[in-house]
Amino acid sequence: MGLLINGQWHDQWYDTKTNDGEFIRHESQFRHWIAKPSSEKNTNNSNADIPFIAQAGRYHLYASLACPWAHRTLIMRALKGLENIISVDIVHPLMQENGWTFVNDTATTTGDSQHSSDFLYQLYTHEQPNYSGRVTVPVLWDKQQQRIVNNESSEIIRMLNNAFDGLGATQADYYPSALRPEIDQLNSWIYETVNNGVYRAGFATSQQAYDKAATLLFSALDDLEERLSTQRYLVGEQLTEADIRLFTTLIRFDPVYVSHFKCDRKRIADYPALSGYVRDIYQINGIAETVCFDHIKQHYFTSHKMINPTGIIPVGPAFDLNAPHRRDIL
Ligand SMILES: N[C@@H](CCC(=O)N[C@@H](CS)C(=O)NCC(=O)O)C(=O)O
Repeated sequence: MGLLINGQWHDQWYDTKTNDGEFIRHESQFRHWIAKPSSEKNTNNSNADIPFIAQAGRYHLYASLACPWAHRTLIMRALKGLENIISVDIVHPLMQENGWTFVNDTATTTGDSQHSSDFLYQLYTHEQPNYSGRVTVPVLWDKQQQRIVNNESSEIIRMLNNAFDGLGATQADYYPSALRPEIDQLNSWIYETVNNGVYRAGFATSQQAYDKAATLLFSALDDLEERLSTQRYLVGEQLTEADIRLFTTLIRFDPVYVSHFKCDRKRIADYPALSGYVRDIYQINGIAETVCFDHIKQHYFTSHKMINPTGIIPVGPAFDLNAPHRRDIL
């Protein structure tokens, strides 16, 4: 675990001392946007002027099967049928002194097919030789210009949702205009309390910081349980990006966050609506293939030596994500 400072790699754990033991997530720094190709010919709006234009085969996703943020992008890629349009590499689940690596020693890792790099941070220094900051997945890479487009999952999924629609993507909209205000509101609340909330609990280094995060987290889960008891998805009957973003945290909750991040007031298994909701989404075509508990458990329990110095991976829990969810009656 580390970061780049002026382009140099430093093996360094998160600094929580300056924030009374609170973990504060850094903003992602590469925020370019892929535009849909313009269909208008002979106008000033020529595609040639647009730095990142949607094209089949031009973009590449660097992801981790362990990471909930990267997992969002893999789900969106699958739901939108972009497998032949956007290529993917999967980093090794162990993230230790060199950060994410391209060690390729199992059937579920790929190495770096684009540059044969050893470490993810090499892509960051390729883009910006004096980069300072965390080196995170996911990363959306432009193979044509050999540069990073974006390393913020919430924005990558928005691009995947519609930029490639004229290029063979599946016609489905997970961020429909009419639902945007509600989706945005849910996203920011769920990000604060749940998506980032589990990390704020798990990486806290003071009791006070942990208590604050855990209280907010379980209060949000209680509210979500109530909401999802009467409706199938977060904004009603239609799966949206808000569900994808919540799902990737919930599916990691019982196997990892309960013990590793001390989020143990309740398990998702103790919430009937939330556990049915997780099974419902897991059973959507294409999603189960994006879930890899082997990477998830290996990554958390062996990468965070501060939290789990022995690196021992717990055996459980046993659960059946293919059991009936019965949420279609809602
Ligand atoms: N806001 C980013 C967060 C990405 C992120 O923090 N990814 C984690 C993996 S779960 C990471 O790569 N962490 C490495 C680090 O913080 O050094 C996003 O949503 O894409």
